[in-house]
Amino acid sequence: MNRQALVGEIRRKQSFLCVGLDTDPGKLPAHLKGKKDGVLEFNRCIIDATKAYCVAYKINTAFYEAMGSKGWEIMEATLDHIPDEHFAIADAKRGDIGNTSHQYARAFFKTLSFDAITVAPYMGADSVMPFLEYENKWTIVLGLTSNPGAHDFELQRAGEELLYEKVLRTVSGWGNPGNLMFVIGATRGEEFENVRKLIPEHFLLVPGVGAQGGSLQEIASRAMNSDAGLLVNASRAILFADSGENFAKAAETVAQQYQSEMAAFLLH
Ligand SMILES: O=c1ccn([C@@H]2O[C@H](COP(=O)(O)O)[C@@H](O)[C@H]2O)c(=O)[nH]1
Repeated sequence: MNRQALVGEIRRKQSFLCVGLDTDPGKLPAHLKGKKDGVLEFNRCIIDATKAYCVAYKINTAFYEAMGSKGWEIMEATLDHIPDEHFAIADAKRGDIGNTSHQYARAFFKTLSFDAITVAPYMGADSVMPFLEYENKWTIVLGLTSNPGAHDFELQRAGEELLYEKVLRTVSGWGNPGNLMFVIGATRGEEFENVRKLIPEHFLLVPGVGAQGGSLQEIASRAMNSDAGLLVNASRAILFADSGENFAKAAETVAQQYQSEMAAFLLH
């Protein structure tokens, strides 16, 4: 999906919500737990219930890889169920020496038809470039993450700047705002204005609202650009809004609440 199509969907839906499909089999409602294909049934119900209110889905591959080969099949079937107009993100956090990154890019962009993949920048340009070679595909590089460990490296000084600032400044030169996004955690509200000074045009994938306590209001007021420029992800807050048979209705209600808050910002 190219930038024009993504922005078009954001305007049409009045939403920049990304629903995270972090489906922990241990948290399935009782009637699906232990059932053959329970995870897939759960994912399909969540997608059907939320698709009117979001523009993207993010599959965190860890939850599927942990199930072995069956998990990979569930991930593929879940991806097939995501409607074409939705932006599909593989949250796989890959990146390796060049020839290995080429294989990761092929796995997620060709063998599977994800629109985007998350990539760790630690190994440098040759580990990121192979992902950027694909037309109409996106590389989403970890910039400033939502977890406490962001203080260990990302928020440490690297000469005159912070390490995450160096990452944004350097990596933004490897691609362009049409094929490169950055992960900036919603728990880093105070840094968003600074992020926008460094990368005014790029889309930001923002995890950390809901279960991690980040504020949608704070992010939207500080970091939207003329194309919205944000994909705000919520996983557990939507998936597990209700632990019983009404899980899909509850997920729909939460997604709709996020969408209406986002619509108010998009009108400004
Ligand atoms: O900095 C980061 C990078 C990635 N994530 C991922 O986003 C979701 C968040 O899930 P919630 O349940 O909404 O907290 C999850 O897949 C993380 O692995 C992140 O949280 N922070």
